[in-house]
Amino acid sequence: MSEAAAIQKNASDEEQVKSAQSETILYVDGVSVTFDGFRALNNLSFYVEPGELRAIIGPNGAGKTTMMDIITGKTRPDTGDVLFKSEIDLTKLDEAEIANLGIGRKFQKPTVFESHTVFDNLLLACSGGRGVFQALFHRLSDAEKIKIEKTLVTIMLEDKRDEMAANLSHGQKQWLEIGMLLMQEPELLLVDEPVAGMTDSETEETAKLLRSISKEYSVVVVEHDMEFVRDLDCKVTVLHEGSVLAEGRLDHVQKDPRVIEVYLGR
Ligand SMILES: Nc1ncnc2c1ncn2[C@@H]1O[C@H](COP(=O)(O)OP(=O)(O)OP(=O)(O)O)[C@@H](O)[C@H]1O
Repeated sequence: MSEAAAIQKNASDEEQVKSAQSETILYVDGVSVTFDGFRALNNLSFYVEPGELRAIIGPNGAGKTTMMDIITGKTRPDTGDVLFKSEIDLTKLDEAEIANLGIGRKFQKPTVFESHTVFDNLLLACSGGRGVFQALFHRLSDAEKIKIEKTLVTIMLEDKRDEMAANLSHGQKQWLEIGMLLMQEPELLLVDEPVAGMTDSETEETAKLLRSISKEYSVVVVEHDMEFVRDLDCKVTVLHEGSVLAEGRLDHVQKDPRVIEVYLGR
């Protein structure tokens, strides 16, 4: 390639990278991380658009949790870029700063306040740093009331509002915790294996719930349950050995011989 052509190609590559960045809520590019000589993420790159619902699948040890840890500031990458809304460099921020930016993370195990009602759990989640006592006894603003009512409908727990969280089923606790994250109005929601341990009907309802949430927020879901991933009806990223093995609609990646070999065929 001539020098001029090489310069032009570099410029066009840079433009492509800029254009990918400018359309993303999450930009993960060339991320690697090594633990004690073991490469958990290996030049990982993927991009999530604003308002997108994305499923991340892959065999055990593929790097899914490590990827979430990198985005939320729990783990620092050795190399690579992780940008929120195209320009905020998440690798320079700590976990609290990243959460305050509007990136909510839902871990696999629900952590709700068991001895409080569903309503109060949502109230506590929007308390903005007030202590439990102050949060529960301060006068609710109309805006807060509307937000809680709207969230109760979204998470399908309207008729359980006065129920103690301890009395909810496992699936309902997961929905409540998703609701608690929604109270903080995250722009990006990361959800780790939400349907593990759920009944079939709860699993179906959860897919509907995440699809509806993704109309307002960007959502990234890590999950192993293929029926559930099918119900999400979204783009799927398959991770393997710390890199993206395949990406596209589930029907497309399910036919990929490499995906069948390392994951689905097992
Ligand atoms: N802090 C750590 N120290 C050493 N090795 C680690 C650490 N965290 C992760 N690993 C290793 O990195 C690899 C990727 O792990 P990770 O938990 O990200 O995979 P995963 O795709 O989430 O797997 P699973 O589906 O089982 O949850 C694994 O081999 C794991 O043992």
